[in-house]
Amino acid sequence: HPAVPGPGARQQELLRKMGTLQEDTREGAAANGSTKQLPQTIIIGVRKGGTRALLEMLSLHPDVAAAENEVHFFDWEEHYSQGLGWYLTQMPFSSPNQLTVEKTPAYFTSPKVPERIHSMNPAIRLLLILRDPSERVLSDYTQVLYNHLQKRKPYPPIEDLLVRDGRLNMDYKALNRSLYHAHMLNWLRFFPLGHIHIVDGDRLIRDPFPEIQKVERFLKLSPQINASNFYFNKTKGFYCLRDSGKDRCLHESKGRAHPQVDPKLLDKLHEYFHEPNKKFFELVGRTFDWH
Ligand SMILES: Nc1ncnc2c1ncn2[C@@H]1O[C@H](COP(=O)(O)OS(=O)(=O)O)[C@@H](OP(=O)(O)O)[C@H]1O
Repeated sequence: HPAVPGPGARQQELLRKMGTLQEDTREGAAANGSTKQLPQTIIIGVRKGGTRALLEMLSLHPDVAAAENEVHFFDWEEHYSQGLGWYLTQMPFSSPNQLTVEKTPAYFTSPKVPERIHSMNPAIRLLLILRDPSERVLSDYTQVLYNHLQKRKPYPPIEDLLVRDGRLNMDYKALNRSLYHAHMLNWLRFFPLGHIHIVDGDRLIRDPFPEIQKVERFLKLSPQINASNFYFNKTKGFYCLRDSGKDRCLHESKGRAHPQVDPKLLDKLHEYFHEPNKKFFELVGRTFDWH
């Protein structure tokens, strides 16, 4: 018998604690003997940081089982109120040696989430992928613009959202989501810095392999992902994945062109993030190559 209870035992204890353990625990078991596990790591954001790319790239590892969809367990009341038993049902089937991971980019900027994840598992390892805050705003805008276009609804040009009375419009939500230091403070109240690995999203775009290697090390996974798993696709303008001979790029909604913004407004944006970025670098003891 192992001296330390394995992940299965810990999971059952947790579910019992939450009063959500199903009568029949075999419910989550597949015919091949694999089961579902609560995630041992979560990609918490940031929205438009490259969370899908990170999840897909990490899934190249044979010891990683990833939830396909964004689960929104800790940030949506209608999900959270259903308890960890429900959360477990959203996880992929996995074998005991695999790490389960889910990504929900909204977690990073939702103030209630850190405490909730902590109460599930205070030892959990978190992944946070960040990108130049100004670029993230443009990407965020582009996402919402496309959502509107799809529904044939109008959406204002980015200048109209960014500027009000000749100044940056602080009420524009996309700006707030790029204030990384403010959100990071919420997480550091519950988790030590060492349990949150920050992936450089700009580097992940330019050269994904080294960033993924760092994630492998952080998660104590054996080094199994190779440089040959990535190739640059000129048509897409991004790296794509090569897995046992099969090539695959991310969905067309990933890697969109961003709007052309007046250079003066762009300068304003860079200036706006200058101080918050400095605070963030101090908070995490590391700098990033942001404007
Ligand atoms: N390899 C590869 N292929 C395509 N896209 C890539 C890749 N690596 C990172 N990215 C960047 O990921 C950005 C989308 O981020 P997310 O997946 O976190 O967006 S979301 O919050 O889930 O909507 C997406 O943002 P946009 O460029 O604005 O589309 C990409 O820049």
